[in-house]
Amino acid sequence: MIEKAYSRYAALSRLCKFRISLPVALTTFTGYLIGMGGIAPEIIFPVSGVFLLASAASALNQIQEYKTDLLMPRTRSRPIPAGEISRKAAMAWTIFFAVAGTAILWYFSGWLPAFLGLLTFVWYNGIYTPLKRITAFAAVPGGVVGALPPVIGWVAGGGDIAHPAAFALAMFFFIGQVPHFWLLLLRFGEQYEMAGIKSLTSRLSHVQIRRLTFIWIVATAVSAMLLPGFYAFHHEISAWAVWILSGLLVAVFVKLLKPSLESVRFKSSFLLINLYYLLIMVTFGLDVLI
Ligand code: HEM
Ligand SMILES: CC(C)=CCC/C(C)=C/CC/C(C)=C/COP(=O)(O)OP(=O)(O)O
Repeated sequence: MIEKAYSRYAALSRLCKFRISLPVALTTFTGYLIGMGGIAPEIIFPVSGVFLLASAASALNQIQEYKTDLLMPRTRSRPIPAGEISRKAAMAWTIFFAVAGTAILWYFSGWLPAFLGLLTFVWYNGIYTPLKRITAFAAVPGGVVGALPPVIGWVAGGGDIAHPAAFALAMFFFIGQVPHFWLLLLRFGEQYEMAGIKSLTSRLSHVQIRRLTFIWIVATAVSAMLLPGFYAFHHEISAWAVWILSGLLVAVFVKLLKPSLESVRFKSSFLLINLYYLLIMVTFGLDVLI
C-alpha cells in the first residue's frame, strides 16, 4: 500500500520535474526577499504558486514530447513513455497544477505575478518547446523561462517591475540558464539528434560547443558581477561574495578551452554550475536576512 503510494508519487515527481520546479521556486523565493528587503510569511504564496505552475509546465512539456522522449535513452523512462502515467492523467495534473498555481499567485500576490507566471508557462510550452524542433538555438529564447520566476518573486515582494535591479536580476538568470543547457548538449546532443530535435552537435564540433559554453559562462559571471551596480547590497561582503564566486566560476570552467580535454566530466560540471546559481541565491538571501 505504502509502496504503491510512493511509486505513484515518484512518477508524479518525474512528470512534474520536482527536481527542477523546486530550484525554479527558489529563484522566486530569492526575488521576493530582495524585492521586499526582508521576509514575511506571505512569501509562501508566490513560491508555491510558481512551484505549481512550473510543475504544470513540465507535465505539459512531457505530454507535448512523449514521442521524442521515447526515442532517447535519457528520457525513455519518463512516466508517459514508460506507461506509468497516461496522457489523460498527465493532462489532468497539468490543468490542476496550472489553475492552482495561477489562482494562488492572483489571489494572494496580485494580477502582475499571476500574469508573469502565465507568461512563463506560455513561453515554455508555447514558444520554447515547439522551437526545439525548428532551431538548435531554442535555449537562447528559452532563457526567458529562467528569467521570469525571480521577477515574479520581486514583484510579489513589493518591488517595482520597472526598477533596474529587476531587469539586472532577470538578465543574470536569462544568461545563466543558457550554459547549463549547452553543457547538457555536450553529453546528450547525439540523442537529441536521434530524436529529431535540432541540436548544436549537428552543426558544431564538441570543441566549438565547449568554447561557446565558456563564452556564455563568462557572460553569466559578468552579468553577476554587474549586479551590485543595480542592486544595493546591505553588506559590502555580499558584493565581494558575488564577485569571488563569479571569478571562481570562470576559473573552474576555463578547462572547457583545453583542446586536449576529450570529454568534459559532465556530472561534476553540471553540478558545479547549478551549485554556483545556488550560492549566488544564498548570498542574496543572507544579505537580506542577516
Ligand atoms: C530558473 C530556472 C532554472 C533552474 C533553476 C534550473 C535548474 C536546473 C537543475 C537543478 C537541473 C538538474 C535537475 C536534475 O538533477 O534532475 C536542470 C536540468 C535541466 N535544465 Fe534547467 N533550470 C532552469 C531553467 C532552464 C531553462 C530555461 C532551460 C532551457 C531553455 C533548462 C534546461 C534544462 C534541461 C534540458 C535539463 C535536463 C532536464 C532533465 O533531464 O529532465 N533549464 N535545470
Ligand atoms: C512559472 C513557470 C511556468 C516556470 C517554468 C519553469 C520551468 C518549467 C523551467 C523548465 C526548465 C527545463 C527543464 C527546461 C528544459 O526543457 P526541455 O524540454 O529542453 O528538457 P527535456 O529535453 O529534458 O525534455
